[in-house]
Amino acid sequence: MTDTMDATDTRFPVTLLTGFLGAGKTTLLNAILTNATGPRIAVIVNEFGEAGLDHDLIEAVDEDIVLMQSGCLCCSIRGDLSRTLLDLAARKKEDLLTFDRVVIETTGLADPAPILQTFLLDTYLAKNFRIDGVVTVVDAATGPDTLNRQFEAVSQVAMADFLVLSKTDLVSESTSGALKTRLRSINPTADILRADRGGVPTTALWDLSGMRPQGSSDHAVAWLTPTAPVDPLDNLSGLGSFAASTAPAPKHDARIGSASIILDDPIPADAFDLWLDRLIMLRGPNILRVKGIVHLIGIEMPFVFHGVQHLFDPPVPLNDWHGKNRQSRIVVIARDMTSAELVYNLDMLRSLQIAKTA
Ligand SMILES: Nc1nc2c(ncn2[C@@H]2O[C@H](COP(=O)(O)OP(=O)(O)OP(=O)(O)O)[C@@H](O)[C@H]2O)c(=O)[nH]1
Repeated sequence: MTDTMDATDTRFPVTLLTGFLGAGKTTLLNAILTNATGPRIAVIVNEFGEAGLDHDLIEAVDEDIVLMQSGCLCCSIRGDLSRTLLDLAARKKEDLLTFDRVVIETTGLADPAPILQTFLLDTYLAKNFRIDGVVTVVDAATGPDTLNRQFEAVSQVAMADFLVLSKTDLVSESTSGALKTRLRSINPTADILRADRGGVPTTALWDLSGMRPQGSSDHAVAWLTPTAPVDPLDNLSGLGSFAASTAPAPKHDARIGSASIILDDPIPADAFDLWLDRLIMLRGPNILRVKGIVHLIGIEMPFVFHGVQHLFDPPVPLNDWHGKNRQSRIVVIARDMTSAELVYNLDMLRSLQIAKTA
C-alpha cells in the first residue's frame, strides 16, 4: 500500500451496468438518458450476436453512444473497450464531445470481474477513467429462476454496488420481498431499489464507490456497511414476509461467501500486508471483491482500498476523518469460499494484529 490517489481526481466516472439477459438494462438506460436534468452521459453498449438491436431500443441516440459488437466485453474485446474509452476521452479533450460520465451496458452474460480488472490493469485507462460503481439489474419475475440456473447471474449480483429490481409490477409483494432477501444474502453491502420500467432516481446510480478522494468518509463507511431494508416501497401491503430464510441456500448462491470484520485499533502495516498477500496468494482467483477502510499504526488518516481478484486500486486517504474513531472495516466477497472460511481468514488478520502489536 504505497501509491495513493491524488486528492484532485479528475478522471471520468464509469458505471458498469450489468444484469442477466432481458433483465431491463436497456430500459433503465433509456430512463437515465431521457432525464434532461442529469449529467451528460457517454454510453458504450456491448452487444453479443444480433447487430444493433439494443441500439435501436435506446431512444436518445446521438453521437455519444458507441456500439461495440462482435464479442463479449468480459473476454474477447477488452482491448477494444480500452481503445473505445480512450477515443472518447480524446474526443472530449478536442471538444468534439461533451460528457460528464460514462455508462457501459454489458451483455447479459458478461462477468463484471474482468471488466473491472481492465480499469486496474490498463495504466492509460486508469489515468483517465475510474470505476464509479457496478449497477446490476435483476428481473423480479424471472430472477429467482435465472439465479438457480446461471452462476453468471449470481456473480453479477455478488459484484454489484447497487442492485435494481425491475419488473416488480409483474410479481406479488411477497415474491419481490423474498428475492430481495435472497439478493441481500448474496451481497450484503449493495443497496437494493425497485425500479419498474427504469423508474429510479438517477442520482441513486452515481457516486457509488467509496474510492473517491473527494468523497466523504461517511460515504466510504456506508459503501462497506451491510444494508438494512431502505426501500420506502418495501412491503407496502404489510403482507410480505422479509424474514431471513432458514432453508439451505440454492446451489449457485451457496458458491458465494461473504464476511466482514471491524477492528477497533489501528493495524501494523506489515500485519495488514501479510494478511492481504496471503489472501491473494491462496485465494486470489476467487476474490470477487475485497474492500475496506484501514487504519495503519503511525498514519493519522485511514485509507479506503478496493480489489478484484489480485488487482487493487491505489488506496485513497480519507482526509475528512478527523476526530472519528480508529476502526478498520473490511468486507470480502468471494466465490467457492464459504462465509465461515472468510470469517476464519479475517480472524487471521486480528491474530496478526495482536501478534505484531504485542
Ligand atoms: N413489466 C415490465 N417490463 C419491463 C420492465 N423493465 C423492462 N421491461 C421489459 O423487459 C424486456 C427486456 O428489457 P430490456 O431493457 O431490453 O432488457 P435488457 O437487460 O437490456 O435485455 P438484453 O440486452 O437482451 O440483455 C422489454 O420488453 C422491456 O420493456 C419493468 O419494470 N416491468
